[in-house]
Amino acid sequence: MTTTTAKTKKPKGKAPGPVWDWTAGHGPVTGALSATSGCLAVATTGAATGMPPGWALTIGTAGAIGHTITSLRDRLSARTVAMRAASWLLGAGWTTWAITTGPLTWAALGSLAALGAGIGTSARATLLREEARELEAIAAAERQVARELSAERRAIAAEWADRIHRVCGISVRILAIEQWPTNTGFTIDAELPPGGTTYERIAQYAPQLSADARLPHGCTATATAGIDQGRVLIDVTTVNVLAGEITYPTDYSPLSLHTGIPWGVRTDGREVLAYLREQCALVVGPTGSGKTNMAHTILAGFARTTDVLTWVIDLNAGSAGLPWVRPALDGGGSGGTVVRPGVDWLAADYDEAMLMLTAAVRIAKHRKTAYQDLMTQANTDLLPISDRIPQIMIVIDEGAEILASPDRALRSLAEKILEVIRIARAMGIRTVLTALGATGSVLGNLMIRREAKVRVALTGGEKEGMDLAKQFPGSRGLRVDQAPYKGAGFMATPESPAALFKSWRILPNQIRDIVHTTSDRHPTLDTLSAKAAGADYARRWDHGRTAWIRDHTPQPGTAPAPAAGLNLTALRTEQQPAPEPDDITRQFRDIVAQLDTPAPGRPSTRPDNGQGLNLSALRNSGAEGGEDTSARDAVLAILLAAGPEGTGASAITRALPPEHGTTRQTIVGWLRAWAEDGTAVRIGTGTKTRYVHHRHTPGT
Ligand SMILES: Nc1ncnc2c1ncn2[C@@H]1O[C@H](COP(=O)(O)OP(=O)(O)OP(=O)(O)O)[C@@H](O)[C@H]1O
Repeated sequence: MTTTTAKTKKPKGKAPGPVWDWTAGHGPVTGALSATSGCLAVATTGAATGMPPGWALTIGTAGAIGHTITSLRDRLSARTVAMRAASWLLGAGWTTWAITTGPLTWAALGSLAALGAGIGTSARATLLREEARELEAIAAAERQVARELSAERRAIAAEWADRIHRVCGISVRILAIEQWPTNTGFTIDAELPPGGTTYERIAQYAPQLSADARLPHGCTATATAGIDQGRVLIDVTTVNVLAGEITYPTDYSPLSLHTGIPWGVRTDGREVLAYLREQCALVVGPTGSGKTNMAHTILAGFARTTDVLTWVIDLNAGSAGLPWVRPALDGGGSGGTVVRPGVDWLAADYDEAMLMLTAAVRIAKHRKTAYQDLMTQANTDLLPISDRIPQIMIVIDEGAEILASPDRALRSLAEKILEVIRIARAMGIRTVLTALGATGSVLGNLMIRREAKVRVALTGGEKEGMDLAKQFPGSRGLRVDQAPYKGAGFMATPESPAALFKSWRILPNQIRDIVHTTSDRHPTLDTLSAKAAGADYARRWDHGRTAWIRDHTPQPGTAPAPAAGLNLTALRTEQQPAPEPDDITRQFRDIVAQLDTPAPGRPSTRPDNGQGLNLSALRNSGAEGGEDTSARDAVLAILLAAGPEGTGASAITRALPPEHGTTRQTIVGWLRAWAEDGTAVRIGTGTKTRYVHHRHTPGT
């Protein structure tokens, strides 16, 4: 029995003081105390009641035998076993003697005290020895594992030094072998022989080395530069992770353009990061290779960032961007919050794409002059990208085919794309082009070759038109048949040489989750850029320009389309009818109202003239139905009637006649628009937000 001081909070109603732990074992002191007090108690009772002295000896002998058995079972040392048995026998001997001669004499008590001290001291010594023995046993086991491991490593080192000599004719000295934590291969760190041998000499023999090592299909031995030019690192994959499906990680934590955006995994399980502050990207993949899926994982990465605005051009009916817009249309998030689309602008046809690219050129040119002071202060010639001045990433699905098109209209679009690539690097506008093939018209273009060094080739088993040497110049030993799986291929960035990689699989429900999770994280376009982009940008979600999205929304009663990645509405419960076109129009306006509203705590970056959202302009444009106009007039009337005190969205919703059927969200959108165009003044924040009609504001 030992005592411990309870450190945890005292339970109510319990007395203070030490807590007795009745289950604790004996230490040397308490063990000796327990033994001697037990002997004294038995001897005193035995002497008083005339107990036969032989009984104590019998009990002591039984105790010694029992303790010996349990100690042996616990694999304790012989010394501990002997000490415990001797304690029992000595205690029993003293008790027998004390019953015969009387326990309460100075001789008996003195000898018992001496016995207790002896037991305590030897118990402590054996305990320490037992602990040391246990530690030594653990260390010996660890040494054994290490010996086996290093024996395995030595065997690998010897085997590969021999193989490199046989296959490449180079004698290397292997310095270390690192087994990957994923157990899918290992890395060899080797010293190249003197005389100017470079790592490329080994890299060019990658297929031969893989064959000689009898690696499974899809596994490679890739040589890359080591810590200095006299060293080489050889990554040897022994398990093919490319064949299976790896789903997009469910960790949607915020990312930044500056810290890299993960696009997939290497064969050793490490994520490959794309650094796109200055680079453009090119993703090549024939049909069915997983290119659309990869485009979605790229959009997922951008959606997670706090400093990127994503613009998407997909002339194939906008399908690449639709799943990122639809969750915003399908309804609000939890608590009725407005969900912002996962992309900031979606162009599905030539005209919209032209507006987008022209706006991008205007922004790039304006940023160059408007941010001169900022760049001087920061002592940089690259615009400092942040959540206040976001980078614009223009993702152009099958953009390389636009560049190669002989069509006159597409040629003018291609010129704009090339102009953006050419002039906007420093000003924070970059592109991600996808392509069906790495054709000469794409890689033959110097601009693309120079600016788009983040490159992906999804092979999907297709060999035709896959010229890896052109797409990854300088990389040797890359063969299409190393990655004949969907979503698998090669990826290279300036930071990470071309090597096998697998893109994550992402499905519509995950896209929807990401849109919801990242809704309040997206930056807003900085005031100066928004001014330069003008009305084309501010009205990007206008009814007329987004009507095509409604066409993709199933009407009530129609069967949902097959799960082609676009039918996110089908994810809602069946009883819930699909929104009527008017509802969609309204919802979109609400989204737009929120889109250009900075997140709480972030200073406004909106243009002073409210170009980012000019819903009141719609009133005169005739773009809306009469019902909406009358509802808005009614809301305006309520606002006017509220006088200098003003009123809030909830109060207006309650006051508005129900026949208008206008939601609170719609009213919030109108109020925000009026606050921006000067019709009303916003007072307070959060739940205390009120709006006062401008006629009731001071000085009017
Ligand atoms: N990363 C991946 N992991 C596993 N399977 C994948 C992956 N990406 C795509 N696939 C599979 O490949 C199929 C085709 O993918 P996807 O539609 O993205 O190809 P694509 O190259 O865009 O083809 P298309 O141009 O014909 O649309 C998917 O339905 C899926 O089964």
